Formats: sequence, structure tokens, C-alpha cells
Amino acid sequence: MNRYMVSHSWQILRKKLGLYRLSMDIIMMNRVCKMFRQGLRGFREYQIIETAHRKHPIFSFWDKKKEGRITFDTMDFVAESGHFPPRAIQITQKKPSWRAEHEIQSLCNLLQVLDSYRNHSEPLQLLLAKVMRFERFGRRRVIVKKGQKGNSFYFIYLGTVAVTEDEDGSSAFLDPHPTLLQKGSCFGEMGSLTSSVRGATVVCMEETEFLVVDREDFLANKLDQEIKKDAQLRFEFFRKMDLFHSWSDETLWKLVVLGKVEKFSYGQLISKDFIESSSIMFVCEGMCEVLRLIDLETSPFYHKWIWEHLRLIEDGPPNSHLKDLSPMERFKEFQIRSYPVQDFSFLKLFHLQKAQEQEGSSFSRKIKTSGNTLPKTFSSKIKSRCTHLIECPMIQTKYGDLPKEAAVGAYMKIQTLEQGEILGLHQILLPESQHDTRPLILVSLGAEVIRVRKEKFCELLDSNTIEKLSKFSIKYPSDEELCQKFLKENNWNIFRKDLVRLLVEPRWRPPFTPIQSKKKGTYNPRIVTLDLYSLDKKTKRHHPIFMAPQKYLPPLRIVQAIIAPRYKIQELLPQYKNAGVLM
Ligand SMILES: Nc1ncnc2c1ncn2[C@@H]1O[C@@H]2COP(=O)(O)O[C@H]2[C@H]1O
Repeated sequence: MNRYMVSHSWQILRKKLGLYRLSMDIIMMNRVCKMFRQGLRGFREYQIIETAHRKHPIFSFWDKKKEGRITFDTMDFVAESGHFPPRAIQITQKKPSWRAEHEIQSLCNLLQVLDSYRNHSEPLQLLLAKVMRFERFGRRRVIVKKGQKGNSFYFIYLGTVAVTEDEDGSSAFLDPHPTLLQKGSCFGEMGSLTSSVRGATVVCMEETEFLVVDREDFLANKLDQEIKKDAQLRFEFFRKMDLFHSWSDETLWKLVVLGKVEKFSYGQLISKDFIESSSIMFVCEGMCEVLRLIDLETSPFYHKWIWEHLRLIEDGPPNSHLKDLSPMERFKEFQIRSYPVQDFSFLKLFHLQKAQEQEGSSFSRKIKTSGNTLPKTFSSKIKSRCTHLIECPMIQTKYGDLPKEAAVGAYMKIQTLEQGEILGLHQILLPESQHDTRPLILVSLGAEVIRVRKEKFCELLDSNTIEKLSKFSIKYPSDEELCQKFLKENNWNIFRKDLVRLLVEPRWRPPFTPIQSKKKGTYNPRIVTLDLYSLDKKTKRHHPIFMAPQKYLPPLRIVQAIIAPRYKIQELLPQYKNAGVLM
């Protein structure tokens, strides 16, 4: 029957359509299939992403005035960990002209988490929020193809893409170190803003969410004009700087084009090693700090300081008044009820004088002099240098043994940069062999900066500017100097706290302090303190330090203060036990 039908239909086809028509249809079908195959190539291994169907409360009530039901879906403003929220997707699905002002504003707020978006000026951010649309693609999807004409640029909201030189992006999956762009980055601006072809291929390494700006929307909403305005502001900022007085407008515009604007919130890490980044940074707004991470263990001064203080540890707990005492013990220990109005400044002078005497003197010599000058009550507390008093693991350093727990590091501020100041020029005229290559950490105190690559900046320099640059040469303090500064500040801070405790706390503290439960995961200042009293106890190693990701932190315990064994402050000044001080 089948054979009959086939030959019968063939007869009809031959009669009605003819062989020519039939072959044309086959060619057409073949082409359509080919187009489908090509179009779907990027969808290989594409994972179908479905929104999570979770049960969630929807609130609704009848509005009498409007005579309608008002519903509030709690999922509107919630997104699955890190995904673009459904409510925001709805907004980006609307045409730019249909988006309400408050919708644009909420998109703008939501996108502040993206560095490349936040770095634009506020008016430009709003215009971008007005035109951008949302896209989500799976692994291996080619977003931008090298050599093709570009019409859009992309902000990555979630996921990772790779930039490759080949056309289909497959090299990204074979390359052990591909060029990756992640959340907050932006790409495709070259091909879409200038009418050049794509310079590279960009392929998704995983499921990735994008906010896309199309060239036609970009131009229709005058975003190009806003970009020009921003550039003009940068030009005016440079024009006002004394360093660039001799530069022509043309050269200055070259600098504007080279500069990349970046914004950082308070406490955010700008650069984990500014020297290595070999760039120059202009602070346009706000302030930032230059820090140096000092490994205290490498300093001979620190070594001496630690042993000087450890010697004061005796068998019993020294300076028990510094520990948390019960109200009763505190009462017995001090019995301080009132002080006459007195000037305590000489106490500080006394302390400073003592610190100066100690400085530079060897350990044994110091015992002698201090033994002569201090009240006899101390002498019993001073022990000879015996390591066996402290039972704790030791490490060997260039300067002898050091308790393992005391091998710590500290961040020291070496410069504060304000608006209009420049970083990265301080050794620009020096030959490379004389460069100070110690890493400098840059932290924002709320700043907007323009970063320019050093070698590109040097290409623009003229003789007049080179002469001016000689004034910029500054020498940062050595690590040894910074270590000494840290310990001096630490000494003063401890002394100040002791004094405040002695004079204020016994009167100020309530008679009963309820036990407070420990807050988990919050910043605990005790963690960043090295306590020489508890060297033999195990301490948890946490390194809470600005917003640096964990990977940037060195394998060094970071401390902000060191609590060291020391004399009781009221023993330093016996007169405080008398006249109007004690009850
Ligand atoms: N080395 C790179 N690092 C990061 N992004 C790049 C790199 N090279 C090219 N791109 C981006 O990849 C995009 C490819 O398309 P465009 O040339 O339009 O714009 C390009 C840049 O945004």
C-alpha cells in the first residue's frame, strides 16, 4: 500500500509542481535547518534555568477606595542568592520610555553592587538604568564574537565570562589560565560605542546574568553626551592641577582618555600592592590611606621589646588590677572613691621620660638603672631573662628565640591622600635599581580616583613637568622605623588605658555587670590584640581587617595592639596611694 501511495503522490508532484519546484523546496528546507543549527550552536550544554517554584506568602487586601484588590508578593524584591531579582527583571523587560522614574531609581540602587556601573556619574547611571535589558545565558554561550560588528555592551551581574582570541571561545575551556571577567565587570564597549568590529570573543564559563545596553538605545537616550560631559569634568580637574600647567589641551585630553575612573566606599581595598600595579592615581574626590604591612618578627627592636616585657611576668598573674576583677576585689584593690582635681600631665611626662631612658639601652643595663630609680616594690618583680618562665612554642629568628604567638604583623599608615593629590610619582625620576619596591596597600576612606598606567603617563611628560616631578620625591619610612613607631604608640595607648582605668573605672562601673552573651561573627577587637599574658593559651586566629578578601591576607596574624606585662601604674607613683586618693 505504501509503495502504491508513494508512486501515486510522485505522479501528482510531477504533474502539479514539477521537478524544479520540488528541488527548490528541498534546498530551502536544507538552508533553514542549517541556520537553526548555526543559531543553536551557542546553546550546546545549555542548562534550562527555571525560576524556583517555592511557596512564599502573598499578601493581599481589598482597597475600598480603589475598589480593587492590592497584592504584595514577597518574592518581588527577593532574589535567589546573587541572582537578579524578579521584580527588577520585570522593569528591564519594559521599553525604556515605559519605565517609571521610581523604577529606574530602584534599578540604579540595585546596580550599585557592580563596580563598573558605580564608577559612572549619577546622571549616566540613571540613563543606563533606563535603557538596559536583562539576559541570562548558559555555559559555552558566545556573547560577543571576534570580528563581528558590535551593537551592545554588557555588565555582568552574576557568573563568569572568558575573553578569548578565537572565534568560538572554545580555547577558554582548554586554557588553564583564561582571561576571566566576573560580577561587576563590563565588556563590549569598544565595539558598540565606536563602530569598530569586536576585538575579542567573550564566552560564558557558567550560567551568567547580564544587563545589556544596545547601541540604538544608547544613542536615542543621549548617553554619549553624558559620557562626553564626564570626560569634560575630568579634563577640568587635570587643567586645575599645577603639575599640568605646561600641557597643551591636546595632551591633556590624551591623559583624560587614558584615565579610568573608579569609586570606592569607606574601608574598601583599592589596591593590595600599589607599587606592583605600576600605575599613577589621582584622587578626584574624598580621601584614601597608604598602609604598610609590617612583619614585626623581622625587627630587632620588636625582639628586644618583647623580651623586656616578658621578663616582668612572675609566677603569679602580674598586674592583676588590669584583669577583669569582681566588684569586691576591685573594692579591695583600689578603694578609690574620689580624687582631688589634679593635673595628671606629669604622669605622662614621667612615662615618656622612662621610655626615653629605656630606648637604646641594652637589656641588662636597663635593669640596673631602673632598679636604682624605681621604688623597691618593683625589684622583686624583675626577673632575669629566662625563657623557661614562659611555657609556649618558640620560633627561631635572626635575633634569637621568639614566642610563636608573638610572630605577628601590623598595618601602619604611612600617608593620607586628599582630593587633588597624586600617588605613584614619588620615585618616578629614580632609576629602577633605586626603587623602593616594598608593597604599599591602598585603602579608601570614601574616594573617587582616576587611575592611569605609569608607562602611558611617562610618554606624555615634557621637560617642565619632569622638573616639577622632582618635588614629588618622598622617602617612605623604613620598616624598622615603622615598627618602633608602632610600639611607641602601643606603649602610650596602654599607659593611657591604665590611667583611665585607675582613675575612672572603679567609680564609674556599676556594682554588678551582667554576663553578656558572645555575639557570633561580629568584629571582636580582642581578636586583633596580642596578649603577652596568655602566650601559653591557644588563641583563635582571625584576621578582620578592612574589606580585603581573605585571599589578600598574608599568612601572618594581624594585630592592632599588644597587651604587655607592665608595672602597676599606682606603684610607679606611690604618692597616689596617699593624700586624698585613698579612702
Ligand atoms: N584583555 C582584556 N581584558 C578584559 N576585557 C577585554 C580584554 N580584551 C578585550 N576585552 C573586552 O572584550 C570585548 C570584545 O568586544 P569589544 O572589542 O567591543 O570590547 C572588548 C572588551 O570590552
